[in-house]
Amino acid sequence: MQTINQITALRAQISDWKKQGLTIGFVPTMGNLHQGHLSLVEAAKAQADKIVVSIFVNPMQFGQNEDLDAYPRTLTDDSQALQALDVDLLFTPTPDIIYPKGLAKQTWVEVPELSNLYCGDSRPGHFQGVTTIVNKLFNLVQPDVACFGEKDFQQLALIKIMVEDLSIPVTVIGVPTVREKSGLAKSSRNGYLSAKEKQQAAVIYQTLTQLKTELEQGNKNFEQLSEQAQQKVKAAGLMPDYLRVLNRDTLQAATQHTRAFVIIAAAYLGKTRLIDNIQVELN
Ligand SMILES: Nc1ncnc2c1ncn2[C@@H]1O[C@H](COP(=O)(O)OP(=O)(O)OP(=O)(O)O)[C@@H](O)[C@H]1O
Ligand SMILES: CC(C)(CO)[C@@H](O)C(=O)[O-]
Ligand code: BAL
Repeated sequence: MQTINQITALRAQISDWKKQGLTIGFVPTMGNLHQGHLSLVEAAKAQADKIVVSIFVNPMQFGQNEDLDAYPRTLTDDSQALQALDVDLLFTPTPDIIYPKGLAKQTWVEVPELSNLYCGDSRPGHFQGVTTIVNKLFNLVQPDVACFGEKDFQQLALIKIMVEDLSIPVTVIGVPTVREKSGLAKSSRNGYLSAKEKQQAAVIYQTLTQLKTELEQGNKNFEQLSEQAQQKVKAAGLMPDYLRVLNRDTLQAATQHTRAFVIIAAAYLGKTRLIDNIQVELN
């Protein structure tokens, strides 16, 4: 596996592969890799000849009071895990390589409406940071296929819209969420939690699972279901941020006619913000 942190060297390798007619699969990450990330790499390997993974803790997608400095950076372990999976290229740029003029002078990409809902409402500017960096990384890596986790369901939806609207020649693949035995979605931010808190945090997925059963049984009182679910999350000692029953394909509020749902949730456990979601399809 080559590790590259300069744009010129990255472009040279990509161009070489393109000349040979090889396809490129890409997995963008912020590092501190866990089984969820590795499942994205496996999905990419099934689709492309050469695999590129990026590790970049993107300052543009963090709010001023968020955990940019505390975010776990574990490059040595990450590199070993990727090597074991036969990844071809690890791209590890620094912020000054990506944003040489600083963030203030950066051009940005935005998917307007959906960027400011749900997670975007709680984290102003976050999704502008995500779509901008993903666009830039796509321009650098020029992947045929790129894999993203369904855990970040709104992010995945935004990237699909951006790719379609801007005619970016990449196929975006969503990969199912990898979970702990308790049901807790694997996430780098779980590292901020004690063992006891991880057990507590499993309430998010338990609640989503119960809500899924209610929808499958025909309960369409979405507001009430959402309120009850947030009370359960609260009773377990978390502070719910939002819990919404949405149309899976539009990410707008579900209606009485919706057949395919996604229930998305975010909650704080202490200072740690956790997100999860579950899909429900009615026959
Ligand atoms: N449990 C998971 N299962 C599948 N994919 C995941 C999982 N967790 C993260 N991913 C995906 O990995 C990619 C990189 O995500 P990122 O590096 O932010 O990891 P993370 O664990 O989600 O971190 P964070 O704690 O910041 O949310 C994203 O496409 C994300 O959706
Ligand atoms: C897609 C991403 C790597 C962009 O920084 C990030 O938002 C993430 O890790 O999900
Ligand atoms: N996995 C989403 C990246 C973030 O929370 O900034």
